[in-house]
Amino acid sequence: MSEVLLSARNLTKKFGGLAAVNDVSVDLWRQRIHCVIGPNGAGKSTLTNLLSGDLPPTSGSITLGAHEITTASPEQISRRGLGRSYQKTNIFLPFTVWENVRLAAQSRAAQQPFNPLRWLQSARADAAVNQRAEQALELAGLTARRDFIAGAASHGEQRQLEIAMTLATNPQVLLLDEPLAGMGVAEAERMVELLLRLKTHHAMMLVEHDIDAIFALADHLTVMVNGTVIASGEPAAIRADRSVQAAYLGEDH
Ligand SMILES: Nc1ncnc2c1ncn2[C@@H]1O[C@H](COP(=O)(O)OP(=O)(O)OP(=O)(O)O)[C@@H](O)[C@H]1O
Repeated sequence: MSEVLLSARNLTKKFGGLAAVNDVSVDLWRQRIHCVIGPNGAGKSTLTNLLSGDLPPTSGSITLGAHEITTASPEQISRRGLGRSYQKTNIFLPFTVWENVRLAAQSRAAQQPFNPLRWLQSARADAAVNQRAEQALELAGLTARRDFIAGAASHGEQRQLEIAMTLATNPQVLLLDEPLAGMGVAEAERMVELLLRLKTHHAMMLVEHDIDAIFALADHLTVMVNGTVIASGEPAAIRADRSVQAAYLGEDH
């Protein structure tokens, strides 16, 4: 069994009287993809928001590596090594692909304290930022597109760019919200290949609706309905689970 990098225990998030997430526990392991599926309104986005710190849980706890992050801010959680892609909203469309990734890497650069040799430190910091951005670009398969204007890139390339920007913040854990949304067959295949490549270095949680991609990618599958986990385990076992078939997968799967 590989290392657990993120562990959430008994998370509940209430909006008034509605428990959008109800007593949910999730582990994310290095080199494993944990897919979360469920019908609209199941609580998948809310769960993602709890793990990234974008929403505080009503109860429960979250640890990232050795650190308790239950009440930490998104910025603190990001600096502790959790990367979350925000669908397109973070892309600066008039800038090039490279400039976008460079900016994301820059956002993680250490603040420099005052120092008379600051120019030297800045040069070193710049080199580190550039290196991180180059690595992210390459890992996301965008090196050949570096000088494209982001707004002119294809839908699939923009989704790759979101992932590259997330990678540039140097995360160990990745939370990806519907990375295949709106993609054609060829783009989706490329994205599946990219996600499998990323798995070799990261722990990943994927919220996705594309059932074929889910079964191609998932090492672990959690099914949510109405805020609650109705099944969690090996994909083959989940596929065979009658209650999951009835609630979500349908008879075809
Ligand atoms: N900020 C909020 N205030 C009140 N209710 C909310 C809020 N965010 C989500 N909800 C409710 O919580 C429930 C879970 O929503 P959530 O968006 O997490 O589901 P989801 O599984 O991600 O759905 P989808 O697949 O459609 O994105 C829904 O009933 C939704 O209306």
